Amino acid sequence: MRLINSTEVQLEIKNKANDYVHEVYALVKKRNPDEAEFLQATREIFDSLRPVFAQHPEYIANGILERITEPERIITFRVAWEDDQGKVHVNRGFRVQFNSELGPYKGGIRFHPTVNSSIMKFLAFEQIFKNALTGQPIGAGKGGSDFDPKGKSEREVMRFTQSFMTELSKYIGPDTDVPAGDIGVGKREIGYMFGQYKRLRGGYAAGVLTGKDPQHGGSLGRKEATGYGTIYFVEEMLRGKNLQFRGSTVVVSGSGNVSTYAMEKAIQLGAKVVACSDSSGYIYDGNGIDVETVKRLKENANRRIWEYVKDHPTAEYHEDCSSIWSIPCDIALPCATQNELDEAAADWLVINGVKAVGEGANMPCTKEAIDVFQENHVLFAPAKAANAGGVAVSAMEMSQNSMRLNWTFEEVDQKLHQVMKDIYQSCINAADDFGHPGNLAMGANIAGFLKVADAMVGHGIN
Ligand SMILES: NC(=O)C1=CN([C@@H]2O[C@H](COP(=O)(O)OP(=O)(O)OC[C@H]3O[C@@H](n4cnc5c(N)ncnc54)[C@H](O)[C@@H]3O)[C@@H](O)[C@H]2O)C=CC1
Ligand SMILES: O=C(O)CCC(=O)C(=O)O
Repeated sequence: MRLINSTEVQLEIKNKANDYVHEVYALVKKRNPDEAEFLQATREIFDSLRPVFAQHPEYIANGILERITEPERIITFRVAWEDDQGKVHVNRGFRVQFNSELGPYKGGIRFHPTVNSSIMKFLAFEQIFKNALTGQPIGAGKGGSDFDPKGKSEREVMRFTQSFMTELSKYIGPDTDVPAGDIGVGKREIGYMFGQYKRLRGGYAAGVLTGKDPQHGGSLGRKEATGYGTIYFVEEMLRGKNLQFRGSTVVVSGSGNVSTYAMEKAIQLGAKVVACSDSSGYIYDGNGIDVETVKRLKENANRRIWEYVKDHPTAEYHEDCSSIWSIPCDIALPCATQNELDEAAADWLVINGVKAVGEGANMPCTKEAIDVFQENHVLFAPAKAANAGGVAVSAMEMSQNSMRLNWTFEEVDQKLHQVMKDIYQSCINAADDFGHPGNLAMGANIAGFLKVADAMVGHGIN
């Protein structure tokens, strides 16, 4: 009889883990055909988890991958509303309640014409790992509608939002599911949703939504949290390589909530932000973008970024938002939307000497773009970790609502800073522990997954 040596045993365990990942991915593909974004997000997680299954056969035995990729519940509903001319419109509403192992479903609401089942599922799926990374007691969800706020009057937005909440209100609550904002949903829409929920439920329920106006139950620091958090995370990543924001040139895509506060914090830390964009084009100013002008412009959803150049003669406007990545910079921060930075854009950034990329948006870099960064040793901060500051402060808003007290901006910002440092350290540790030192994308996926997987084992098969 031939003795099996330890290398052979290791190989067998590795093969078993790889086979498991392959088999479950094939199932996910079969069950979700045509959902490109959801498959992209699952694929990225699966690729990171191979070394985890080799060390944790109990996750295979408990069917964790099969279960974690199937939402606990998907709600779709009709949203009918009347425009200012009395014409009736119908949109589709969604809430994906993906995973509640660590707490109430938590994640934003997106109003954008591209919203569909695949986009909702990828966002809710990513939220599982991101929310786990924050260390706070929150599960994962996401919702939205294919409603386009662009070109709509204030009253049309209000009527649509009230109709949306009339249906959504049946499925959410401070201890079950707590939505917040995302693309196209800011404090105005959250305010209308909150008012409608209160009216339907016959009373005030502070903790049912986060991202509320701080004057009316919201947390100070929430609107800044995602952008500031991204910068705090990237700052840690730069520090690890003796780099810093001070003196760096930065390019940020988008000009919404995440982008503006990422720009603001980068500038506070001594960087020069030379470009930002919207879905029509980008502005470039070699002297540095004035973030206050961008904020003023974007307070009104119907104004466009090209208007910036009217008050800033040294700035240029260029159509085609995707060519923003051809501008030379040290640090690139994609903060607009999914798959906005592809392989060609990554090649441009590398040719121009980019040192670090931080994802403020959800899944803004394609897989091919990430491969380019990693092959060229560009520091890469993945979205699940880098943009977790928004949901982390949302969880702080839930705590303040429960305690019926308000923390100061400084208290919230200090807690946010610490959360982002802790997330960075968890990513570094997980990447080290599973044999991929310095790979923050793998570290984020693994560290988030371990927390949820352990809870799923503990809660039994369901
Ligand atoms: N708001 C939050 O707290 C969080 C948002 N995120 C993610 O950050 C991203 C941005 O969200 P928000 O800033 O909240 O939305 P927002 O609606 O405030 O801003 C989005 C901005 O991106 C621009 N945009 C859209 N498509 C674009 C494109 N292809 N190229 C360039 N610009 C484009 C829009 O014109 C707008 O300026 C999304 O991926 C969102 O899921 C992630 C974590 C939390
Ligand atoms: O604040 C929240 O609950 C959710 C934020 C969000 O949608 C996200 O992290 O992508």
